[in-house]
Amino acid sequence: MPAPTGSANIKLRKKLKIANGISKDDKKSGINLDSNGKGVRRSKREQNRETESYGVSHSGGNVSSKKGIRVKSTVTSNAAEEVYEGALKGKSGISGGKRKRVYAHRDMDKEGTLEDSAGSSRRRSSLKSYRTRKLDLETQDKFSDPRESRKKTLYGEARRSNNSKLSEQSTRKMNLERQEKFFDSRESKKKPLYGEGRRSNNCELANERNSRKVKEIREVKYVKVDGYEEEENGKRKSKERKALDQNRSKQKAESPSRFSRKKVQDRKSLGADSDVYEQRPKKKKQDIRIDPHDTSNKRLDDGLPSKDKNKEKQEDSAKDKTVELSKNAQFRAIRPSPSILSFVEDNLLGRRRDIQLKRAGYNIELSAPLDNIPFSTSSERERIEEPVFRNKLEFFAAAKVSSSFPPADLPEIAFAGRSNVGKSSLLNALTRQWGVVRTSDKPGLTQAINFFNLGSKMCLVDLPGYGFAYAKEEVKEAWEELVKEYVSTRLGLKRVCLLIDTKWGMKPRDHELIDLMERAQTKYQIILTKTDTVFPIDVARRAMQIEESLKTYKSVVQPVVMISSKSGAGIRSLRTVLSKIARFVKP
Ligand SMILES: Nc1nc2c(ncn2[C@@H]2O[C@H](COP(=O)(O)OP(=O)(O)OP(=O)(O)O)[C@@H](O)[C@H]2O)c(=O)[nH]1
Ligand SMILES: [Mg+2]
Repeated sequence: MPAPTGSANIKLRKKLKIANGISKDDKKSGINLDSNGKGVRRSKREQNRETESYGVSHSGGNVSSKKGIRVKSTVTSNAAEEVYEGALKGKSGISGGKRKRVYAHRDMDKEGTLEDSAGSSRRRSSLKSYRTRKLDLETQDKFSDPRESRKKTLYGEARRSNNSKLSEQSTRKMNLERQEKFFDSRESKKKPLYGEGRRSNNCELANERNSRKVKEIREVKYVKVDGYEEEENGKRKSKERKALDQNRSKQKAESPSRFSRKKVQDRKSLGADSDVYEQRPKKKKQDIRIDPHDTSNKRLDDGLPSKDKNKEKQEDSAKDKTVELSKNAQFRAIRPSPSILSFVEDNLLGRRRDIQLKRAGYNIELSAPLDNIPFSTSSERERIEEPVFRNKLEFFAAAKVSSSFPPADLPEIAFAGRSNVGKSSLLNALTRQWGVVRTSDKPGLTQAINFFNLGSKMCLVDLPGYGFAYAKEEVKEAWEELVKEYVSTRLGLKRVCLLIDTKWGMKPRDHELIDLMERAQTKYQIILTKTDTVFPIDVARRAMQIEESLKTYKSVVQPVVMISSKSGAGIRSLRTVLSKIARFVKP
């Protein structure tokens, strides 16, 4: 049967599509649906037969699909490559009586018509496609970027067809040629050292050339030319450079000083020869002579140099040295007498450890333990204490003004000193009656003169402190004036215990009160308090210091008493001193 013409064929297929639900593409791809609706690949010959039958009779077709399923065309480039490969090998798709699947190529049959099944026509078409591909490659190679082609080789040439061996070989050769060209071009640009890792292992030629180039670069010599280091490779030195050098040599001949200055700069930057630098003439230092008799430029306080001035300077330096010695250093320089030192050690004055007190036999659980007798019972302690201080301490009067002072019936012993120095605490410690006199760690608690009777024998007076205190200035001034009036005018006052903090020593306010008492001829005795806060040696130093400072004073009663209301050290000594006053002094 003769094959139907193109237009008649299309019409027939349209009708069949409507009847069987098979698309044009399905037929193109050679896929028919079987009775189960599954796609079956069929040979070209069969397809042709079918088209023939369709052309003859509409009812005699083999296709008997019930459902109209549209199947996408499975024509791929591989189909074309199979044809292409077969053409290269000189085999036709159906030659030798063997059945070989040959599919229509999309590119070759743009009009949608099926390819002729004859072997000769297929060969022609495959050869045609091969030629067109080859031409494409050549044109690509000519116009494509060498870097792009290099990338393709580097990343495994994934795009290449596995089946086209000939084309692979040809492309390999072309790649090699392209790489050679590429590296040649890079060598010409003198950038062979970078990106070596990217080079393909296959391009041996390029590697050899690169290695040669690297060697050449390493062999570049550096030669000094007129103090400048230049890269001597012969090729790069231009005529302009030469002209510049000539100009420089001319300048050198004309102005040597300018040249030498330039040389210094160059030497700093490039580390060039030092010979030229040494030849540079050194600058002469200008001597400025000043007329010693010319006073026009002198300041008023400069004066003329003389021997008297030197003497004054020496004296000033000596004074400065003495001033430079700080008060603390002066205190450290004090050497206490052996008697004071032994007293300090015997009474365990100064900062001591509990273990030391325990070893000495004192019960540290008692308040003011050092005021007790070592290894003694309570009855023993009561027996040896001064009888005066066995009496009960009783508060009987407080005065903020002098008019409110009580009558002086008993001999009075007053306790004065700066705020927070431990006056009230000492009263408690002396009488062993803790809590009778109020104490506080805040300075300024006692703001009035408090009178305490110790039995019928003595009167103890707690004075407000002076110096820093948490109180208003007017109030402080008022009670300081009251204290001054009391110590200077009180008739029954037999002794003022002036308390001084062992740590800080005497302050100006203390000296003010001393001066006042000296003028009023009031007997006073220095009591060093809080001895437990400093080292024993410093207790002795402070006592020595104060004794020395008050040597010339008349109303002061020696010795300085060292006590600690907390530890009880020296309390018994003070008690002995004060009980003597009560015993011998008549009110
Ligand atoms: N470590 C130590 N602390 C002491 C001693 N005597 C007193 N103190 C403490 O010092 C603080 C002040 O004590 P006060 O007896 O109130 O001093 P004050 O001189 O009466 O003070 P004013 O009433 O403000 O003038 C209190 O916290 C006491 O516990 C002492 O011998 N050693
Ligand atoms: Mg007080």
